[in-house]
Amino acid sequence: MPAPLTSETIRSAPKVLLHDHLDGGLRAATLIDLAEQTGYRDLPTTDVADLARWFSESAYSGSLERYLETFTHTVGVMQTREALIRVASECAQDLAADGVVYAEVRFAPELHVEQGLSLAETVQAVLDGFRAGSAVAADRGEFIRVRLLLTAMRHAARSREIAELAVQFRDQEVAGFDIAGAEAGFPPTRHLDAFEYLRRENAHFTIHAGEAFGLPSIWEAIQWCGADRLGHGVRIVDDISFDRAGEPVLGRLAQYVRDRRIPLEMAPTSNVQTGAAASIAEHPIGLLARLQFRVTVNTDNRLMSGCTMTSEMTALAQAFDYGWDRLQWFTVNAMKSAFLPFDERLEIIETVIKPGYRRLLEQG
Ligand SMILES: O=c1[nH]cnc2c1ncn2[C@@H]1O[C@H](CO)[C@@H](O)[C@H]1O
Ligand SMILES: [Zn+2]
Repeated sequence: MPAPLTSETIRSAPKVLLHDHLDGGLRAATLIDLAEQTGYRDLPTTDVADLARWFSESAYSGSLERYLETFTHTVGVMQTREALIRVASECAQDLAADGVVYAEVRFAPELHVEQGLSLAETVQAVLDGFRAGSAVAADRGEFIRVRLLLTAMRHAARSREIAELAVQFRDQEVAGFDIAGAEAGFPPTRHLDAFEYLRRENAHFTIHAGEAFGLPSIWEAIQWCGADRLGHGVRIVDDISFDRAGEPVLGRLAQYVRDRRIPLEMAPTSNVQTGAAASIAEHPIGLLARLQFRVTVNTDNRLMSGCTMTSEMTALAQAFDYGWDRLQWFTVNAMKSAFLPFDERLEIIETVIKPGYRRLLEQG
């Protein structure tokens, strides 16, 4: 008899996370501590529960631009080596405790240089924090591998520099590159130079696209920029219609995305908060999974969305009546899509993910 799907059993299942922002995943208590230590005075409240609530309420804004305003506070306290190490270490520990066995966490170095750190120093601090946090988790018997993605902000003009930094650190657990920030008005082709450079360097990158803007953004990300994966990509459903019999009909771009197995890094709660989806039950992930797009499940911002990998998977299981087979499928999809060498991906699938789900299927 398979184990029942509850928060507890889903927590114990191996999970893979490809899209998580370091500055969107602080513990509320840590944010308050760091604000005190670094002299940051602008927090809306210094009560842990109130602050956590303030973030998730503010994030339910229906607009990406307003959703992003809350990052002022997290970025505001992440300006020293010590703060970055602590946040990164706790991130690795929290993900491991959530049953995440492999994670790619991203942050934007250019946002953390206000108090004199160099771009490279911010990266080094975060990597040191991940190593420390993974070691603490391992001592508790929780094993996690964490890789870093470097993000450039799409409204700024430092993407080429950040791309070079990603290549410089590629042998030290930096697995790839990304662009994030407001999407409307900032098409990915603004950063073509960075993407062309990365392709020449045989480096991997993902692009936030199809979250707050539609198909043109996805098309540019794939066909002009050559993205390996899409951050969210929710709006790809705009290229899927239904015939009179109710059968889905894929447009050329949707077909291309599915044919090429382009991974979609979807984050259900975040997508509802920014208005990219109406509700979890109406989230395009249901249709896209049914049509066998390479869909993955992600947290995006654990603090702002008040979520974990466990809560996102649990919410999907409830909304779409998913069983272990579907949760394993999401997890294997994510592992296949990771920016880790092929042999390492395969090893995690065969030695960690499949045995983990087999145990849950055979339990009871
Ligand atoms: O869902 C998102 N869409 C676009 N940008 C985002 C999202 N979540 C976070 N960031 C942006 O990425 C920066 C680096 O981590 C954050 O500071 C935030 O501005
Ligand atoms: Zn994101």
